[in-house]
Amino acid sequence: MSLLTLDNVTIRFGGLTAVDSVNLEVQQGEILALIGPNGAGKSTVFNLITSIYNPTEGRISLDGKPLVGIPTHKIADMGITRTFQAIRLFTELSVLDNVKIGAHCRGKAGLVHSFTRLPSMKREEAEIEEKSLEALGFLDLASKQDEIAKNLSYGEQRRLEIARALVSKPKLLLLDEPAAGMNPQEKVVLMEMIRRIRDTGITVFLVEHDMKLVMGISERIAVLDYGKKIAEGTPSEVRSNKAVIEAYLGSGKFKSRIRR
Ligand SMILES: Nc1ncnc2c1ncn2[C@@H]1O[C@H](COP(=O)(O)OP(=O)(O)OP(=O)(O)O)[C@@H](O)[C@H]1O
Repeated sequence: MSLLTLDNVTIRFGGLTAVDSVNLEVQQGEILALIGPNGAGKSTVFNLITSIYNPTEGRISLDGKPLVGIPTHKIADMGITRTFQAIRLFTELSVLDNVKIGAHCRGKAGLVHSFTRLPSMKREEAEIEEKSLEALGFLDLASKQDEIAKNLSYGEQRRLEIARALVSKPKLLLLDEPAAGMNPQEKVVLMEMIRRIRDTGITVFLVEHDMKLVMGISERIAVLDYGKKIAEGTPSEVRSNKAVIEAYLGSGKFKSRIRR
């Protein structure tokens, strides 16, 4: 069953068509990767799904409900959360507070009201703390809850961002280059985490340049080039797709990366 549907989605920035008539379905419960050369339009697709941009043309829907026009801050309420290419943490706050902030942004009480001491706010605060600890546990960060975020290793900081995105139990998790800057050991841990997340029923849609990771965890892969979808299929189908190999580099570099 299709959870997220992009129907003929296009966005133009002046004379540049960054995403060009893209049709894509993300199936419930799968791990789907979106790959493509630098500037192909991958992050723009995520920005369209999360209403940071409105498409010039086309429709996007989640569970059949239109997303276009929904304000960005309401997208999480619809069941979509994301991480960003560059880590966005409150580096001076504790690990736990970083996750709680993610939950507060969605809670009825809101961040400001949470500082008041009404009983209903206290109850919500306690619930948020519980959910935040659960999300940290899931990402193997429970023992780090009181650490200051900036003291975590790079891989742990990336996992903390995922914990923050998970705290509201989304239907769809968007991961934008989750392995960027990670060492090989951290990538192995990350792959395991992504599988674990999917196994809870959360659909995972990721943009990633690390081909070993993409080929290792994705059930399906879609490929963008100059904003157009040029291929879609299983890792082995994409790996041997001529258009993909040609589009990616025009040099041997991608060939060797994609065929590993
Ligand atoms: N707000 C914007 N205004 C103008 N051009 C933009 C805007 N956002 C993205 N672009 C352009 O759209 C194209 C696609 O960018 P995008 O960041 O989506 O690519 P990408 O595939 O994610 O690249 P990378 O792998 O390098 O992160 C690029 O040419 C980029 O410069």
